[in-house]
Amino acid sequence: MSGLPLPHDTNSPYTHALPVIDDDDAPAPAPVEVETIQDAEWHRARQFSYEVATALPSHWLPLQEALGGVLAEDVTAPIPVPHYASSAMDGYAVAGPQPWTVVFPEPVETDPRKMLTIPPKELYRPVLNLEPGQATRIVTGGLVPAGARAVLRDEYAHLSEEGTVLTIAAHAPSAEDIPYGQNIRRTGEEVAAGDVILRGQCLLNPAHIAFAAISGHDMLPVRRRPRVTILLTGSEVVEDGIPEPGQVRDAFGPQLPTFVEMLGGSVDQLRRVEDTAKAMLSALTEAPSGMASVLDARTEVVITTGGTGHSDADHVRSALEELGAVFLLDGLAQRPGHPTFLARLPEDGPFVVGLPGNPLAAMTSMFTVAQPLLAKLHGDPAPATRALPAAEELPGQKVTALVPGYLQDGKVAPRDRVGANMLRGLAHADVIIVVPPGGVAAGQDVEVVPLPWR
Ligand SMILES: Nc1nc2c(c(=O)[nH]1)N[C@H]1C(S)=C(S)[C@@H](COP(=O)(O)OP(=O)(O)OC[C@H]3O[C@@H](n4cnc5c(N)ncnc54)[C@H](O)[C@@H]3O)O[C@H]1N2
Ligand code: MOO
Repeated sequence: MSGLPLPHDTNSPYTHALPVIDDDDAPAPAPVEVETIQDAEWHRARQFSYEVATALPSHWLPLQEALGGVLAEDVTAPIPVPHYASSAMDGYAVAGPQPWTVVFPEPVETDPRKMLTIPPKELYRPVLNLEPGQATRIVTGGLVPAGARAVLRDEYAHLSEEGTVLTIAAHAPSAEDIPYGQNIRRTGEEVAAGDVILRGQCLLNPAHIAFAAISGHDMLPVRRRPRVTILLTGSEVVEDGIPEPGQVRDAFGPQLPTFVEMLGGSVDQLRRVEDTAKAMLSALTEAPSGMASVLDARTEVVITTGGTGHSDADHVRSALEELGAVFLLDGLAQRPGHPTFLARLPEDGPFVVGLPGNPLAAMTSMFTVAQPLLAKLHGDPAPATRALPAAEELPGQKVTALVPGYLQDGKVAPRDRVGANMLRGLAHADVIIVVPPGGVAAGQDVEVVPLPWR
């Protein structure tokens, strides 16, 4: 998390259901009424959360920042690799057949007093050309002079006593001759200029970055992670130690930023907000010292936790309404996580994912709404589910039940202790089982959501 102020983005990449006014003189079109989807069915909510957003444009990042990102497009080599013929060994570059007369780099200056003014590295003119019958000293990686046919490595080199005549040592594998090109790394032998060196959509790893660097790249085009601000509510929530009765330990602060990163987002800020509408309103609109406000920080997604209810203590909805947010999804036909919502702040503002305070409810709703939304903004495919046979009968509920499950001999079984407020089942789960309202018989296939950390 950077916490740094960010410049205002005037070039928002979203498509939006609200009118976009791009000409100051044009009459403002009538606002488009956005119909809120109430209590959306689980699949519909997940698909909607993907389709409502547009992938952010990619950006160019310096190599070390690109590491870990997704490459946005194919990258080609601007130069051949190696870009000059170089020696693979310490030894002698040789031209023509042996014996060879050793030629030495010439000093650029012979007047001793002038020589003193020249940096040692620049004192000699490198040998750039060899005639047949000549040889010159070369180190690994050194520029092979034109005319050289091979590099005779030190171990197989024999010098005359005066050090001016070079021959192949008697113990060399072939004392008569040295094969053409031996110990020379040819120009372009690894990569020709214009070759595709990295394929778009790959996850950039250390080897990719090293390869891009030796190919001459400083920056790479990377798919941009959506910027996320997390606002945690709950006056009863404490951050450390053993909670007193009436208090709860914060289940979200320590993991939600990394969870969001696993789903393709990048968390800019995490803040705690008091349980009042005023506090939520100012968290969204005012800038804490040294930081940009949520609305100015080019945040693309705000995730709130808690306060999704309609009671007097739940102020997230009312603060958003006051800011003119459009509610796209209001409530989900799923258990747990029913009060979850997806809203959008006006003028192509950030999406707001409202997660319930109950920890398992919040975690399951991350997969329903936040995962597809972040995937789309990051340019990833829609998150997929798998089908697995149920190890036992899974009774249906009124709405889709999201149940932490574990794998057992290729089948999936539900964990127990999976109440909306509980985390024990999820902590020991491999997947989340999507139990349809009709339930699933033992042995029948059931849909499961893979967990990104498994
Ligand atoms: N009269 C009704 N009560 C409730 C309803 C309802 O329909 N009518 N719905 C229940 C359901 S379902 C859920 S889910 C929750 C939604 O709660 P909120 O989103 O408003 O969240 P809070 O009330 O703030 O907190 C609920 C619960 O979660 C705990 N919490 C909150 N933040 C954290 C945190 N960071 N770490 C751990 N636990 C947290 C909080 O202490 C509460 O126990 O409402 C039900 N009630
Ligand atoms: O819908 Mo609530 O999220 O079951 O606890």
